[in-house]
Amino acid sequence: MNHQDLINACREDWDAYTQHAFVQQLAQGTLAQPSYLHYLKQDFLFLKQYARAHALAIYKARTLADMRKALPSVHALLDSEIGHHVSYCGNWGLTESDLEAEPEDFGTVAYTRYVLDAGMAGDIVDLYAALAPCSIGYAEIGRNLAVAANTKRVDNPFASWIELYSGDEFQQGVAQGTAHIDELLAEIDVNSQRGQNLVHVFSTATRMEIAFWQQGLDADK
Ligand SMILES: Cc1ncc(CO)c(N)n1
Ligand SMILES: Cc1ncsc1CCO
Repeated sequence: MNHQDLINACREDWDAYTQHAFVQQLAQGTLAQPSYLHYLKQDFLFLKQYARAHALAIYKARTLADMRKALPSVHALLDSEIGHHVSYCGNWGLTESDLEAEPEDFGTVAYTRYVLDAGMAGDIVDLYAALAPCSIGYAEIGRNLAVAANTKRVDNPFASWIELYSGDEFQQGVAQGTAHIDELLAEIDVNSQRGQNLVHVFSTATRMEIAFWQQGLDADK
């Protein structure tokens, strides 16, 4: 199997994730500011836990080759992606330590601790099945928004978000990570018990992504 089999096995949830109203409002520049700010703060906290989960992949790896392949994502998360969130939130006068002191919302706790538990209880493949919806999904969303006819390109307040996730650095990082996941999945039959367990983990993380967008929208009520 490969990552596409995981996506195909939860197609409805996958589309609800990648085409969520939050994403469409971001593209059209109509997303309410309180929704965006709540999302950004929670995504900062998400990324901090998500970097820990990528670090767990180094611990869970059995070969040096797998340990080395896990490192660039840890680096990209800590030094690039989280930095972008800190600088966006700087526009609202928030510093990195303000962000670290924000309380985690329920959806943030649920998603990040689910990923960490799937990885701690399982092996490196279980861990990557839980990590994959995040990277593969945002890369797909970034590519979609970059070419969509109805994306607002002039004076869109969320243009920097679209640039980050459609940009070469993120796209290439995810392409490398996805190639690694496909290597790890290659020997596993999607219809085996093992394959179905991985589908379950991947689809649960995908449902958590839908809830994470909704958590942002709900902050404007
Ligand atoms: C919730 C979430 N999923 C995926 C990504 C992509 O890194 C992100 N920043 N946040
Ligand atoms: C930077 C980054 N963010 C989520 S995953 C990733 C590295 C590619 O897997």
